[in-house]
Amino acid sequence: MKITIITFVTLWLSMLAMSTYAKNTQPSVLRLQLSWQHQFQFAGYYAALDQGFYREAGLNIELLEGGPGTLCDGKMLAKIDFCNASGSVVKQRVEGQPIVVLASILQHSPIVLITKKKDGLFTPRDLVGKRVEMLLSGVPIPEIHAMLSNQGVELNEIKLYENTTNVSVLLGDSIDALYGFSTNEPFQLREKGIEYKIISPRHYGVDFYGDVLLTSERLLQVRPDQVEAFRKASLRGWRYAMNHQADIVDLIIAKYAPHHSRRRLMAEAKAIESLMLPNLIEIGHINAERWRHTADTLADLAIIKPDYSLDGFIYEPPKPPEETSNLTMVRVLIIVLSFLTVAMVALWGGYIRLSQEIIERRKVQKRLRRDKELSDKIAYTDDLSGMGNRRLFYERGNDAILLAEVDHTTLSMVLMDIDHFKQVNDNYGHLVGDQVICEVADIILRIIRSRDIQARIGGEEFAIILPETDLVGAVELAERIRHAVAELTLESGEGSFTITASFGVSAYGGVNDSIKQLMQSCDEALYQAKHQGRNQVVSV
Ligand SMILES: Nc1nc2c(ncn2[C@@H]2O[C@H](COP(=O)(O)OP(=O)(O)OP(=O)(O)O)[C@@H](O)[C@H]2O)c(=O)[nH]1
Repeated sequence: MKITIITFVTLWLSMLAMSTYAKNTQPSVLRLQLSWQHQFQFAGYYAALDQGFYREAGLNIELLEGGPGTLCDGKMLAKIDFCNASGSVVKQRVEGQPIVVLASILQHSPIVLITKKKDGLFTPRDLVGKRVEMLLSGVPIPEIHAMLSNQGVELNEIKLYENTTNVSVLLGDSIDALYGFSTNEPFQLREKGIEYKIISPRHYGVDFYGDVLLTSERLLQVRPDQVEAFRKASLRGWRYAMNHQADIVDLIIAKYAPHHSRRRLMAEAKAIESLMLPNLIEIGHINAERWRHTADTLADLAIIKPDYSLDGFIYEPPKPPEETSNLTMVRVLIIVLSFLTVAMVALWGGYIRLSQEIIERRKVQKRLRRDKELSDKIAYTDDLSGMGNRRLFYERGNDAILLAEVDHTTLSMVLMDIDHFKQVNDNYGHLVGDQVICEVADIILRIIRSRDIQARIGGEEFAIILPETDLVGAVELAERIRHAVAELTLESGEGSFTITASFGVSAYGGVNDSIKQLMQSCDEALYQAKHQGRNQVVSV
């Protein structure tokens, strides 16, 4: 009996100890305050949560949605562990707030001014005497302020209004320009059918960082490992999000913002990509010079004092492991080796079976990947010419137009049609006709750049979208294709023959503000080229 009681008490005590241990090892919650309502702007953090990157890093992260009035500063970071803000947050640091920037997520700021196209307000100088929504809690938005100042416009020359975060005000007559994000408002305006113009600080020499990730000096002091783990897992989340944009859009709709449409979030994703530049710059990269430049801009505007200091503002990740002492390395090595030996002995039994399963699974995954690649290829390719098809042209073309709009870059379209193609078929037969289509496709693919979007969109009709190309450049390219086609010698059973082609060219902008409208303009130009005798390029 005595033994039973002792055994029971021992068991109970060990269970209690185990549960206390479990409680202690459960990571405490760290909170990230988002600056706005759920949308693609925070894609990296959703991805890090959903993909388990935070969990793998031993973190328990909670995301807090933001909204009007959310302000990421020292006061917030006294209560919340992390938050995201715009590049002008450097002002708060210079004023003495103990905040630290962990990563620069958007390399360029999305902040812009938006006007109605019909009002003809296209530059900062046009805003003199106008009503502009550019105050946040009574303070002018620094980037807009700097842009106006660069253009010699004083704040007292403008009627300043508090930001309402509602693009519909542009519909009425109460305001002439409002502040917005190039990642959000242009899409909303297009959906409402409002024609608008963007006045971007970037075009007037003001280039602040967009979203940056912040923490407090206090958290960095007491939990440096967790801060570093959070930074790394968040950036891993961002890399994942930018490589799987459509999946993250689905996740946002399913979990965070069911009221947003897929179209809206995809448009935002593309706009975010154009400000983040993940293919050019390592995500999160911080350039100290750019922060200094931002601070100088604010000092020029007398927003901050000229003798500012940025010491301690930019986070320095811990030194890489190779710089730790040799003794530590040896200790780590011994622990790892001991662990590996124990693990290998324990796992040896199941090893063979497991590796066979892995090989099998890899084979199946490879097959599925190949099948998927193949079906994607089929869905977007014209099987005769190997060029893209209509579907590819319209889907990728829409994205390209969106980027041109957000980035304020040029874009043009070329529409091309082989002349008297019916005669080729009639004289030499359909097989030779097919051969001609393939030869012309080869010429186009040889002459255009890899980022141009090309497709055979009809029988003997081809279309090309040329990003970052103006009308002159597009006409030049069309002429090169026209010459190459005219120089082509084709063979048939009845001897050789030549062909020509006609071209219609048009550029994005003005009435040509959609792929449909661009296509219509190109079509009109092509019709004119045919009408004027064929074998020529006409632009409108
Ligand atoms: N071989 C072949 N012919 C095709 C294909 N698709 C369409 N066609 C033919 O292309 C011809 C197009 O003729 P039309 O639209 O009258 O134009 P056209 O003879 O080129 O005359 P213009 O465009 O006015 O210079 C038709 O005879 C179609 O049958 C294809 O994939 N292969």
